[in-house]
Amino acid sequence: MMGAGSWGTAFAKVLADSGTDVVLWARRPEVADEITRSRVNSGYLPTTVLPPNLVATADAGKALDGARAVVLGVPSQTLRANLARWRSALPPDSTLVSLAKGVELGTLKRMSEVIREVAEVPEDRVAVVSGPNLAKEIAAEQPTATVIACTDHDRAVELQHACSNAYFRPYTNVDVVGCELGGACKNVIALACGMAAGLGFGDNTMASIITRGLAETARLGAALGADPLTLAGLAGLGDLVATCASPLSRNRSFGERLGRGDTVARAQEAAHGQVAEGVKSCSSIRELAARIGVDMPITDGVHRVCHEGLDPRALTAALLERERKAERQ
Ligand SMILES: NC(=O)C1=CN([C@@H]2O[C@H](COP(=O)(O)OP(=O)(O)OC[C@H]3O[C@@H](n4cnc5c(N)ncnc54)[C@H](OP(=O)(O)O)[C@@H]3O)[C@@H](O)[C@H]2O)C=CC1
Ligand SMILES: O=C(CO)COP(=O)(O)O
Repeated sequence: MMGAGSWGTAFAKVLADSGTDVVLWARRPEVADEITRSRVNSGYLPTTVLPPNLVATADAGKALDGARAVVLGVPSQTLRANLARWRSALPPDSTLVSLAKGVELGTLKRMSEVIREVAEVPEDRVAVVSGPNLAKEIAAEQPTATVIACTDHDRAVELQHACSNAYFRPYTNVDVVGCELGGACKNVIALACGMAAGLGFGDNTMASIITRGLAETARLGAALGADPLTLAGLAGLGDLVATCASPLSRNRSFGERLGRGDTVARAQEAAHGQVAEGVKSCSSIRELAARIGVDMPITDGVHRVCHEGLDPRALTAALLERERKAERQ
């Protein structure tokens, strides 16, 4: 498991609790030392005691040595550089598994595309885990489902066995594109929901943003070959609802601060170094949509708030004043 942040640590615990031995790589040696010494990663999951079949190291080579699956739990925009450093030590025929929910700035690539490019592996060696998976709830062993997407069904099933336990239920899917787009786009929509909450709006507004957010995600998905039913499933609607509704979501919390009048810099400080992927992905997703002629007004508006200084209140007005249209258009 490469990455000992919130989700990397929680997913490592899921694997270990499913009977899979895990070596967890932490970027900072003090994090690995703390886990080894006290079984806790206090910076990310201070109340979670990690099981004994999970060992931590700051030596990437040790973490990768002999791994059947290499799970990548670093932020999207850092995946390319991290993976390039690990490339020569990736075990032959291991499955490369992405936990990251984002679209790369500049290249506009999904994480599985970045992995294939950097590691020079075929698409059937790359899998994606995506669903309504707030790390803190899972670390507390609250019941949760997720999706493991891989074009090689057998690899997906192997991973499914490796991370199934009494509180975590993974489903397989062959639609990698749909799962990745669902995960990346919902972060941006959660920023918009947070802004609405910060402005004092209630559940009608939330439901409207979630539903229209799903509509624009589905338009993008359709244009890029995703199965529409994937976006109606756990990696689409499921994750969208969890992230948009939860005070535990970093994206929603970030948006809420913007809605209350904080600057992007102040919201960033309040995140204490944890990643709110939508702040960067709103720009890459917007550009991707523009490139293929897909209309994504909420994503475009979130980009304008985060990067062009638009006031969230002005975004509300701009969305409501758009040209009237049919719901399914
Ligand atoms: N948290 C959640 O509930 C969920 C998160 N995800 C996704 O998983 C991915 C990882 O998220 P999460 O674990 O929460 O992120 P965090 O911000 O909690 O942790 C990021 C981890 O990546 C490490 N890292 C390695 N290289 C870098 C770098 N160059 N810059 C910054 N961090 C680096 C960090 O090390 P260090 O501690 O030294 O900074 C840290 O261990 C994201 O794409 C996120 O969207 C998906 C589902 C649930
Ligand atoms: O992806 C997540 C839940 O599925 C976590 O969302 P945040 O990154 O907004 O905390």
